[in-house]
Amino acid sequence: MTRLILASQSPRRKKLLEQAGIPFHTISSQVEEKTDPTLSPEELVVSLAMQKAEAVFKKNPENVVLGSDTVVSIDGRVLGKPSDKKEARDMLRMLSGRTHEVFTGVAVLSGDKTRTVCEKASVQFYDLSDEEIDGYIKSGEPFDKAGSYGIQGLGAVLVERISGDYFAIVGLPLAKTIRVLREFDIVGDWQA
Ligand SMILES: Cc1cn([C@H]2C[C@H](O)[C@@H](COP(=O)(O)OP(=O)(O)OP(=O)(O)O)O2)c(=O)[nH]c1=O
Repeated sequence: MTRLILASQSPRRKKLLEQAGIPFHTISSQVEEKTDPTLSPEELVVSLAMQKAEAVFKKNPENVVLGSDTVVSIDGRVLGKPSDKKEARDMLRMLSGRTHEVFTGVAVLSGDKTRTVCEKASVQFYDLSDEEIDGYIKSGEPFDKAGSYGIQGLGAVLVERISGDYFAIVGLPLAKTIRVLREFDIVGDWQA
């Protein structure tokens, strides 16, 4: 078994860490995500990332554990994953023709150290017609994603431009995460 555990069930996060050549294995945190409405989006994603990392670390105290969380923010509202079609439609209507922020928090824990980081990106959406929104929802893509879209999939056609770290939108700010992991002596195959 490798020393680093990714506390996530997200196939995207797994793929991104693999892309960076980091050896790790995955254990899903299964935490019930506790959200506190008084927190800013930055504080919220860091707190949820910590909850996920801590849940897995408790059972694996010899390991280094990485947890992460992503939310979308617009007009002072935080959007997580939609619970049904209606919620997905409401979210996509809200994002249509406007710029929103995506925040991803990362928490890394070991026996003697804790580090947290947050990365933000801005995403400008094209104007979306109701037909386009309904067609996109039919693809099934929105349901396991914050803000009801996936920029790395079919959702790419909704996006006019982005500013910031693309990988923070997909769920793991890769370069920043790698720099944190180096503090825990976790390096990629290519660096070893
Ligand atoms: C905005 C956006 C979000 N997302 C995803 C990233 C996250 O996986 C998801 C937000 O849900 P999260 O609760 O951050 O993560 P998760 O439930 O998928 O996985 P885990 O908690 O086990 O780590 O939305 C995309 O894949 N593409 C996008 O463009």
